[in-house]
Formats: sequence, C-alpha cells, structure tokens
Amino acid sequence: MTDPQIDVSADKDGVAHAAAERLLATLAEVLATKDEAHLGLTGGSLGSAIWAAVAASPAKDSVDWSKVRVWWGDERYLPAGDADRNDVQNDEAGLASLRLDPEKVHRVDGPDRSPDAEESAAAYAATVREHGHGAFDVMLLGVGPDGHVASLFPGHPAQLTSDAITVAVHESPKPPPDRVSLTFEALNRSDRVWFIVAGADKARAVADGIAGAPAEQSSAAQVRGSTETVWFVDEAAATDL
Ligand SMILES: O=C(O)[C@H](O)[C@@H](O)[C@H](O)[C@H](O)COP(=O)(O)O
Repeated sequence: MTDPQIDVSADKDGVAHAAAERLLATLAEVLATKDEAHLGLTGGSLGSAIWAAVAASPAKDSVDWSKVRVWWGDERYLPAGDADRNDVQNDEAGLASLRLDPEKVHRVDGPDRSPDAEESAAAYAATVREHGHGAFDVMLLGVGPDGHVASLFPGHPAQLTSDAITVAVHESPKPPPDRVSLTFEALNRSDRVWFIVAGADKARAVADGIAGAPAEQSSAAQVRGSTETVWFVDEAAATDL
C-alpha cells in the first residue's frame, strides 16, 4: 500500500489531460514487459473526460489497444446500451474509437442479461477471476462529494463487503438504485490507483481521502495502489489540502 501523491492541474480539463497522458505512457510501459494490461474504468464526468482526452491525443497510437483488458470498477444495473450506463458514457466520450478487442472489454451484465444484480455481480466476479488474475495495472476512480468510489458509499451496508470480488448494491444513495461494484478487496489489488477529481464540491472528499479518513467518512481513503496512489485533482478540489 502506497502513500498518496498529488498531481494538481488548473481545472477539470487539465485533470483529464494529465491523467490521459500518464495513462498512455503507463500502458505503453506495462505492455513493453507484459502481454496484456488490465485497466479499471470509472463513471462520472471525469471518467468519461479522460477518454475524450485519450482519443484526441497523438500519443494514443503508442498503445496497442488490442492488448488492453478493460474492466469497470462499478456499473449501474441498467440494460446494455442505456445512456446512463458507465460503459456507454465512456464509449461515447472516446473509448469506442480505440482499437480495443471486444473480447477483452468486460462489461457488467444489466437486467437484459442477468435476472438480478446479485447474479450479475457473481458473473462479473467469475470473469475477473478467469481473466484478471485478480490484479489491475491501473484502476481509475472518480470520487463523489460524499467520498464514494465505484459504488461503495460510506455508511451503505454493501460498502464493507468482505471475502468477495464484487457486490450487488441496492438502494444506492445516488440514482440509479441498483448497481454492481468491485469491493475494496478487489480495488486494492491494483498496482496503480488513480483518483480523478475536480470541483470545489469535492474538496472535503479529496482531503479525507488523502488523509486516510475512516470508512464511514470516506471510501476513497480505503483504496490504495501497491506501487502508487495518485490523486489527479484541480485547484478547486485541492483547496482543503
Ligand atoms: O455511478 C455513479 O453514479 C457515478 O459514476 C459516480 O460514482 C461518479 O463516478 C462520481 O460521483 C464522480 O463523478 P464526477 O467525475 O462527475 O465528479
């Protein structure tokens, strides 16, 4: 578990670009020594802005995207193609324009493919176990003003799930109510954990996450990478540091 590093950009766009450039360099570096790179994605506005920045970057061709396995830290339990799904928003922002191998893009089943969120979570966990070797090279995480990451909300019973890779989340405090999330145990099997956060409303969540606040206050504080933990934040989100 590594101590958090902080990378401050002027604004939200700067955060997306800083994280995108570092992601391109890191994926190229990982693929120089390994056959595949495992990348965890996030929803939220920055979770998509990073893909717009990657798609617009001349450096995007330095990565062999067919060797990148793509996962989601969480997904809203909605049918494939629904505009509120994280994968759809990431795709529309630019992810779909990359030459990914569709077999290596591991989407979480929605109600069109699984009877309930529990079965979807179980199927996703089985896929992580089958292909993921249980470790992610880079895990991207947006952070909510309440300190949530993925769909692990402070104070929600699903937050502290243990002995599991995934969890079905119901009655989420943020809509939609039903979701599937990786657990802290799974998120913490990441070499690099990168938080991408912007805006003054996130200042408290950023300070708590970096300070290592308890779980009832901050989910972000419970996740750290084994080789690095980086907070890409803008000046507004950094004001309480
Ligand atoms: O599932 C969700 O409801 C969102 O994906 C959410 O978890 C988001 O990632 C964070 O709230 C950060 O969002 P921003 O990047 O827009 O700040």
